[in-house]
Amino acid sequence: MSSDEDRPTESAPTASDDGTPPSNGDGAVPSSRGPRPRHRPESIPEGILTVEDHLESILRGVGPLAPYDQPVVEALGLPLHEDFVAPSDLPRFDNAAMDGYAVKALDIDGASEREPVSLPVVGEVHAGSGKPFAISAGTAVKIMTGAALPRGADTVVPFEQTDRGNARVAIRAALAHGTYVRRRGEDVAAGDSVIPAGTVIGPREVALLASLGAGRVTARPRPRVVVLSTGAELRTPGEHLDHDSINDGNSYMLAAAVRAAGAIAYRVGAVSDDPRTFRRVLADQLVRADLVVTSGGISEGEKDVVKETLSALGTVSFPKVAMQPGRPQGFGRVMDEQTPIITLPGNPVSAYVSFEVFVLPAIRRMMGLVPYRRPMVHAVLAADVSSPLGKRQYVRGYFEVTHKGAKVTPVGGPGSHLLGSLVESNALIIVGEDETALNLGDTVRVLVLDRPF
Ligand SMILES: Nc1nc2c(c(=O)[nH]1)N[C@H]1C(S)=C(S)[C@@H](COP(=O)(O)OP(=O)(O)OC[C@H]3O[C@@H](n4cnc5c(N)ncnc54)[C@H](O)[C@@H]3O)O[C@H]1N2
Ligand code: MOO
Repeated sequence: MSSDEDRPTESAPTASDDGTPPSNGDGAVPSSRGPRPRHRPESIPEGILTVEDHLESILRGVGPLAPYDQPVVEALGLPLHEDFVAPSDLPRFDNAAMDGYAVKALDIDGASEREPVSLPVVGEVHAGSGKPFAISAGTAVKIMTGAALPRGADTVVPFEQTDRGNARVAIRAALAHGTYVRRRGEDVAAGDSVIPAGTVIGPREVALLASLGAGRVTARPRPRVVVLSTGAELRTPGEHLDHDSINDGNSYMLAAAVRAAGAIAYRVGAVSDDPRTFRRVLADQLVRADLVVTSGGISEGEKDVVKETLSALGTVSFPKVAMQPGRPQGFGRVMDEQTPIITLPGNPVSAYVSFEVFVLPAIRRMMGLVPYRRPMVHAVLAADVSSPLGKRQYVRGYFEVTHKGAKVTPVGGPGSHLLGSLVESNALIIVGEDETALNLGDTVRVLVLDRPF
């Protein structure tokens, strides 16, 4: 890992992507060269932040968590913190690739179906049988796959090419020196740098690490993310609903999104609109939070509890961001712990899109994963789309690869309460701030959701 990664607040993570070249997909990698000058679309009114402005302030405000030594399987999905150098050879010793007989190739020179070579069998070794064996010229040892090759032997004859004898064996084929022997170090040599730092640990990496004796590895921890929803109308799914109450979908959705991002979610039940209660619940939760994510209570209403409570602290700002959905946003640090908090709008689609755009990159940065932002792809648009000037629109879409190439079809309407069509979508089509329409057949920028990156 670079030293920039280790000193998050001194580095300058930049956030340019959605509006710039889709090919790089993610510009939000800290750079020792400092932030790149950013383009601000002309159509965005004064006082409104760009998506990049807000994301950059979040990325500057959350840093990679300190790495620690953890069980290798627990590190699944996390980036390896240091290059992994093989501490030993793999295979560790010469061993048999087949069940059969260990011999010297010279001794079976000329053996054939018609004229087998007969050798005395002087012993038997199994994988892990613990018997060190050596053979002398003109003898054979029965050997099973994985067993250490007896000293002096250089070749394994599979059972199928013998009469499977016990006291003596008739060998019916001449094999070249080294046949069916897995050589010490032929796979990995001790001292080889086999997995570079930053590699995301998956089952294949776990196989190699464990096989080289690494039961634990150094990786950053999964961030613990406390998810809190606010609103007097909210009820836990399954609870009685009054005429004007609704199920709290957002805290469940956000907890699921946190988990899908590889972090640990602590979902707190919905908190009412009382500032004192909100403050108390928040304070109680900080002990287990690396990051807090809230939904609701941040727009212009008279009961916008998150904005009201946190504005008073002075360490959280509530900008309007030039995007739709997701215009009201908030970010800062709270209480003595100075825990980062990202406050999302309550409309469910707004909360979901805002998670994708702001929270996912923050979580990835905390885990040490790059790129922070989901890479964009190009696809051909299957229907016209219109969009308000001055906002980056994230249009729900269905992405597929057909025999003609990548295609994306807009799904449902733009309302940020429309969860039914959100479920029908698997992608977000990006309409730039300066664009008011995209047309059928245009090549457009798309975030394909749910894909690992
Ligand atoms: N006068 C203005 N009103 C609104 C503005 C504005 O600029 N001026 N912005 C609108 C936009 S855009 C959004 S987005 C919302 C954001 O409002 P809040 O973050 O304060 O969210 P709430 O008012 O608490 O809730 C909005 C909406 O979402 C429902 N909701 C909230 N939490 C949940 C949940 N956990 N599960 C399911 N649904 C939830 C809530 O019942 C409301 O219907 O403000 C607009 N208004
Ligand atoms: O910005 Mo709100 O998030 O459009 O519904």
